[in-house]
Amino acid sequence: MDLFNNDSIDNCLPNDGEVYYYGNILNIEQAQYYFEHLLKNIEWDYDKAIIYGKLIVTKRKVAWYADQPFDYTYSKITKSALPWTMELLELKKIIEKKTGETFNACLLNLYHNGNESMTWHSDSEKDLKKNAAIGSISLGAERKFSFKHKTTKQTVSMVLETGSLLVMKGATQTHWLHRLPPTKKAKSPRINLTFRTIQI
Ligand SMILES: O=C(O)CCC(=O)C(=O)O
Ligand SMILES: [Fe+2]
Repeated sequence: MDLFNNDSIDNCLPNDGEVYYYGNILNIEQAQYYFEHLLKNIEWDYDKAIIYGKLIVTKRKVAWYADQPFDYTYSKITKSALPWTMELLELKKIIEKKTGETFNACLLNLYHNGNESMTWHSDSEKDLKKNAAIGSISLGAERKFSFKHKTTKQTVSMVLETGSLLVMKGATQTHWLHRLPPTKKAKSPRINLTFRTIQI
């Protein structure tokens, strides 16, 4: 018997990485509760990046929480992590139990509607532990999520439902990009939590 009950979940990627979609790990009431709580209580702020020397402020909001006030740098902007809230620790524990992985940080994204998106990228910043699992929880509006192989350009897509968990691990970030495309279908907000491991 597999302690982490993911033995029946297939790898969504055909090669060069591992992505597991667990589907709903929270029921509708739990998903609704965490969505409303996080929307209200997380210290949301616009994401800022310096791209080609210009300060870009995103429409999407973000927040960064962790075990310690780790600095996390991407697109030349450094953020210092806030201490865990009780609810974030509850969610972290749920997915650690489900996956058998551990996490020490969480990047949260708030997409107000389908106009807000995240472009092709891989989560391979140098602060992150290489090949460590990333656990991604979705709350609120259902959105499509896609992977694209860096050399073959093959794409793989799935729909991320409210209360669901997606795990990316192994060589995924080395060989695949991922994105959250914009869509006219989503009229309401979505919160995404990506639990990560900062290399200490
Ligand atoms: O919103 C999502 O589902 C993905 C977010 C993401 O890829 C990231 O924060 O690196
Ligand atoms: Fe990402």
